[in-house]
Amino acid sequence: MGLEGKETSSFMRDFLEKSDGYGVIDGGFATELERHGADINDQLWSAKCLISSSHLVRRVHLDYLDAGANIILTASYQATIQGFEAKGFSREKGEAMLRRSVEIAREARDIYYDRCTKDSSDFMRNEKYMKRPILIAASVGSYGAYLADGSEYVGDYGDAVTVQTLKDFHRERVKILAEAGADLIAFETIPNKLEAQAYAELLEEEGIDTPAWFSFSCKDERNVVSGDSIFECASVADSCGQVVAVGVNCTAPRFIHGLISSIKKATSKPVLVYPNSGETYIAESNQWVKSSGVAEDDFVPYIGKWRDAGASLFGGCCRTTPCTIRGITEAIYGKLRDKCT
Ligand SMILES: C[S+](C)CC[C@H](N)C(=O)O
Ligand SMILES: N[C@@H](CCS)C(=O)O
Ligand SMILES: [Zn+2]
Repeated sequence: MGLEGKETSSFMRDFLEKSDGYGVIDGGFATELERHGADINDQLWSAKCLISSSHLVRRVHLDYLDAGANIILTASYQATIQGFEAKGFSREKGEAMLRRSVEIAREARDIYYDRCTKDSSDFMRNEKYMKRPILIAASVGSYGAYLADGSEYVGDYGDAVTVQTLKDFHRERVKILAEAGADLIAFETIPNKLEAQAYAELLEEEGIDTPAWFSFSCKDERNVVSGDSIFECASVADSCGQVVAVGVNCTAPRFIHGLISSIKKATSKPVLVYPNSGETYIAESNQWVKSSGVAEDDFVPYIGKWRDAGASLFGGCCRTTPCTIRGITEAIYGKLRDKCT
């Protein structure tokens, strides 16, 4: 139940209208895969599961739909043709796995709607939400994600990497995901302005009409991780016709409020926020550690404040779980029927 056929410019506003003004994005995808036993200590990270664990990928999508998400992101964050080729897969097989990431999410949505029709006992009280529109967002992680060294939290690609390098790197993958039947493309964890410019030019050059969102990883209340200002980055997103929402993800909860204010100054497009737990990622060991000197509480109690600051779409990124998303759903739409365990 996507919103096919809508004009790009009104796509997100139409969706939000049908969802009582707000959207609930899913939570940490890789985090939940690991909770189900997946080993993703790999150059492909969560995309490794596209090779042989599609059942787990589908399961995670269903976990988040059950928690109330109405936008789910595909397992393609670190799925790149170049990454699959480095693992010995043919180009065709790599392309097929990209398409498969969208297919699995669509399967999960079909299963979810089917279950809602047959048995409402485990779902929300209000029938309207059981039939809510659900969007599939094809995740596109940054070039830094492909590097598999935590570069998406640094954003310094060196002088040799230009807008052209980045466009060439992402081009085929973005075209494949756009044609695979996703409702939108989620450019996420963008670490610098250069990559945002590359995405904007790529969407324009290829005439991609699938709506997109740009979401940045930030290091404080004003700057993305590279040091570029969020205002400038959000302005790039604002100028791109295909972009239907702008925001931040995989960023510590304590910076979110300030970031929303800065983004609102750059754009009137809907603002999305899906923070991580506030921990720090250590790429060498694929582990998360507590950030020194700061206490990060569960951010669900701040959802109301972030909504008042002007954000419309809320979810979680790394180290958040279906419990987090259930909390967000309840903060926005009221109590769910069953409890989170
Ligand atoms: C969003 S980060 C935790 C993803 C993993 C990273 N690109 C790596 O491969 O180490
Ligand atoms: N959609 C990805 C983002 C990683 S920063 C995930 O949740 O794993
Ligand atoms: Zn993340």
